[in-house]
Amino acid sequence: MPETTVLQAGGGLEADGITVSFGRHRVLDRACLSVRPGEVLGLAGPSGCGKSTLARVLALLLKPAAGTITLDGRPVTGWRHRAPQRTAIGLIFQQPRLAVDPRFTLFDVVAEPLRAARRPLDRAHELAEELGLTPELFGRRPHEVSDGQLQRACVARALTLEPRYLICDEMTTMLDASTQAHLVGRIEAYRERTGAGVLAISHDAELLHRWADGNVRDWQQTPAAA
Ligand SMILES: Nc1ncnc2c1ncn2[C@@H]1O[C@H](COP(=O)(O)OP(=O)(O)OP(=O)(O)O)[C@@H](O)[C@H]1O
Repeated sequence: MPETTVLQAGGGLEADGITVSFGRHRVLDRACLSVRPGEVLGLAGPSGCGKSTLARVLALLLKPAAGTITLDGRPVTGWRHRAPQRTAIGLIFQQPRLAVDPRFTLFDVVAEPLRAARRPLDRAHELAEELGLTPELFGRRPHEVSDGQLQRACVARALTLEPRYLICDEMTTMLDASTQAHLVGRIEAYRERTGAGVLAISHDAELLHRWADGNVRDWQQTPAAA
């Protein structure tokens, strides 16, 4: 995979001292992680160690009990009513069927962030084409398309507002090798064009090492901050 291209001084999506508990189960204990602009950082670790939980905190979807998220030098605030910085971070989930409204067409899925931001919808068509979604597929609903086709729409949706950071949480699990290569290729093209930072989470060690060019952290071996 190509080398990192763009670096901005002081930039990055940084988690510092993040603590999250569900009931009595402490899933993250003062966890620290940072993704630099232009970088692909791979995140590995056994099932249940908290990778997706950290992804949701980094995407500003889950407020931690303690710790801070800093986005390009600015601490995130306003968790209660959705942090204003949220659109700077795109998240692609493992299971696209859980990530979309089943009543939406694929066009609605891709256009949703543009509508919410009151932006022109042309970009949705461009991205659909780039992701290999035909106009015919665009009119179908999630139950009328394959997982791979739906995940293409979710990747397009994550790119519509040109996020500065992308979090791909097991994005290609359960997809065939050619769809996996296509989606990773699209995200790499986006990263090279924009200098976005990418956090790639996967159980597939080979994919992670190839995609992140060896820049992989094993969460199990990541000590909590002192
Ligand atoms: N909303 C929730 N309520 C209660 N427990 C949760 C919740 N979300 C996650 N957990 C628990 O937190 C732990 C970490 O889950 P998480 O999904 O972050 O792990 P993971 O490392 O991403 O696992 P996997 O690799 O299997 O996706 C698990 O024990 C899980 O059951």
